[in-house]
Amino acid sequence: MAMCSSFYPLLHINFGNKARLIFPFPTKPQSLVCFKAFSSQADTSTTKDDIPARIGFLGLGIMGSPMAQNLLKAGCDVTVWNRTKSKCDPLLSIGAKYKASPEEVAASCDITFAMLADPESAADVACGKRGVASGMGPGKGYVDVSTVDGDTSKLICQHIKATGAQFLEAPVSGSKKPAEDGQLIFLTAGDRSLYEVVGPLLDIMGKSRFYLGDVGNGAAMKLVVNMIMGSMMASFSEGLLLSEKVGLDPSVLVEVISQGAISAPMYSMKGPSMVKSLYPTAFPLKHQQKDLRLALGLAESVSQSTPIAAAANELYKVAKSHGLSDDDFSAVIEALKARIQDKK
Ligand SMILES: NC(=O)C1=CN([C@@H]2O[C@H](COP(=O)(O)OP(=O)(O)OC[C@H]3O[C@@H](n4cnc5c(N)ncnc54)[C@H](OP(=O)(O)O)[C@@H]3O)[C@@H](O)[C@H]2O)C=CC1
Ligand SMILES: O=CCCC(=O)O
Repeated sequence: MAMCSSFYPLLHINFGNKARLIFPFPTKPQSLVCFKAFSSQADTSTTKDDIPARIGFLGLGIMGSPMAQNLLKAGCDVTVWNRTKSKCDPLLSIGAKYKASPEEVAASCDITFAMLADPESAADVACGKRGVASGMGPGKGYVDVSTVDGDTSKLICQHIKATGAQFLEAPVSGSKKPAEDGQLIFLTAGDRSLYEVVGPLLDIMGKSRFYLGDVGNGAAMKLVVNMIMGSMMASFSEGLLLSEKVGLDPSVLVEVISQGAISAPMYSMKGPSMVKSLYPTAFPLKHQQKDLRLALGLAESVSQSTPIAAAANELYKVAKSHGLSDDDFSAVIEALKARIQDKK
């Protein structure tokens, strides 16, 4: 693996019992896919000499906090920033450093990650006043793992690259628990050499990584995946309510689904709490609606018909209007109930 050891000071990293197998194989002419599997074998492909030393992490929400924590636990030197400073405290207590702005984080680190809410916050943190771009320069890299649209990602890329630094978009599949367990799936695109440099860091936070070529492809892949997920959850919600209305036990429906061709971990994980009208937040409903909105924009840009996703998006908008934005996205079922309890 080509590493920029001359650019990046080195650090000892604890990979625990994770081992990585990388199989690069072409899917499209411009793209390579790298798949990583874990086993209890010794790590064969990553050495401590591969790891950039000073890591920045911006955005310590549901996803960013556990991701940064995993880097710290692995022995990385991590500097954090979050708009709401108090969210930095748990990480500072386990050894993270703090800087007062994205600019200062980027200036003091070799590689800076960002996990931000939406296109607006991702662009502002990267390109705004005291933003990442102001602290970037040659030999540095910026990895945006937020879920945004391709245009936003390209805008951020332009600002970063104008400083001489490198850029990688790397949105993730997987939610709160996979983030805690270091089991995320990275959908990356952008500077291939930065992808190689940060590979060992992605492997600390995730279980697999895909390199998809030009900036925008990672964002597009993520939006297509979440478009499908949002529609699946809306359809599942309809099924749960219909089963109950016709006198069936929705818990039994969850069990039946789990044994058949349409089984999905999402249904088995979320179904039991949905039956009890409980929606502990792993993936906030407002972010799922944002992703449907962005996916519909993507579809519009290529005149692709997406009526199911459009209908699902409307349902999430109704759920938001009833004050469910910060609940888990499975709370979309509430939008289908006859008399919704308005949480506002
Ligand atoms: N939760 C999940 O299951 C998954 C989420 N994602 C995506 O990851 C991203 C983060 O998600 P998640 O962690 O759940 O979201 P949270 O809402 O928990 O965290 C959002 C983060 O963005 C910050 N932020 C929001 N607005 C601004 C702003 N204007 N300026 C600076 N910072 C801002 C928040 O700061 P503050 O603390 O100050 O509010 C917080 O750090 C989203 O793009 C989401 O779609 C991807 C995969 C799974
Ligand atoms: O963007 C959120 C994705 C959640 C998941 O993949 O479970």
